[in-house]
Amino acid sequence: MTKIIGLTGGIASGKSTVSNLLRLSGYPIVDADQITRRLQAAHSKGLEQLVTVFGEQILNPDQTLNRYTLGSIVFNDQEKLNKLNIVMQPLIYDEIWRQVKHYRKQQLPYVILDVPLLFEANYANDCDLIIVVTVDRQTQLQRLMHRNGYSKFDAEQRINSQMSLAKKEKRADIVINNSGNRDELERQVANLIDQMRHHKL
Ligand SMILES: CC(C)(COP(=O)(O)OP(=O)(O)OC[C@H]1O[C@@H](n2cnc3c(N)ncnc32)[C@H](O)[C@@H]1O)[C@@H](O)C(=O)NCCC(=O)NCCS
Ligand SMILES: Nc1ncnc2c1ncn2[C@@H]1O[C@H](COP(=O)(O)OP(=O)(O)OP(=O)(O)O)[C@@H](O)[C@H]1O
Repeated sequence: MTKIIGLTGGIASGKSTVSNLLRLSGYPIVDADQITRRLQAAHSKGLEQLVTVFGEQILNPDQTLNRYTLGSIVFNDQEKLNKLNIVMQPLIYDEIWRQVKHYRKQQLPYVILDVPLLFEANYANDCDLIIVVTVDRQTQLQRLMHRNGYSKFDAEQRINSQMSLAKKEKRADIVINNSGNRDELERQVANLIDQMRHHKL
């Protein structure tokens, strides 16, 4: 039976870095951020629904989604964030489980769900094991500002709109601490992969 491993964390905590390492070792990843981007592609039904809710202000001149603008609208207004979730979550949910089904059919030992909102959007109960990638707040802030070119205000707004990492850690089976350098992260992931290879998870 295919075991479902949930991989989550906070914004810029290092989920994608961890999932890329797992992918490189051959494990199948269901990537919610990638799925979301596909569902919001230019002229898609998802994007059309978002424009109906938030207006044309969320579009770039070439009709693609302006992610920064939409983020700025929803990440300081819970009501607007709820509206975004009402449009996107059902679409994301269907595609995530379609992909899981596909991997289950192949009878692979593990499938990894890389889902930022694993707890908030109720995927946790369907996981056999949950990994949370955590990071101290200062490092998270610095990495987010650096990666996205955000001001401190933009970065804090986005971090503060999420469930706290402390709360997520409490619900984890395994915590990967990514406050250190890349080597330290890779060592923790190598240890995880070793356990998966020996079917210890
Ligand atoms: C608002 C959007 C356009 C901002 O895009 P942007 O490129 O700036 O950020 P990106 O998508 O890379 O997300 C960065 C991080 O923000 C956090 N985040 C994203 N969506 C949400 C949300 N609905 N609620 C809380 N946090 C969120 C996650 O930690 C995520 O990893 C985008 O995040 C979006 O469309 N979100 C809704 C879809 C969703 O819920 N995605 C999460 C997958 S379960
Ligand atoms: N140990 C580390 N040392 C230095 N930089 C790191 C480390 N781990 C990750 N990073 C960098 O921090 C940033 C955030 O990492 P990553 O994109 O993997 O996070 P994420 O949790 O997937 O973020 P998001 O949820 O916002 O998509 C990236 O620019 C990444 O290259």
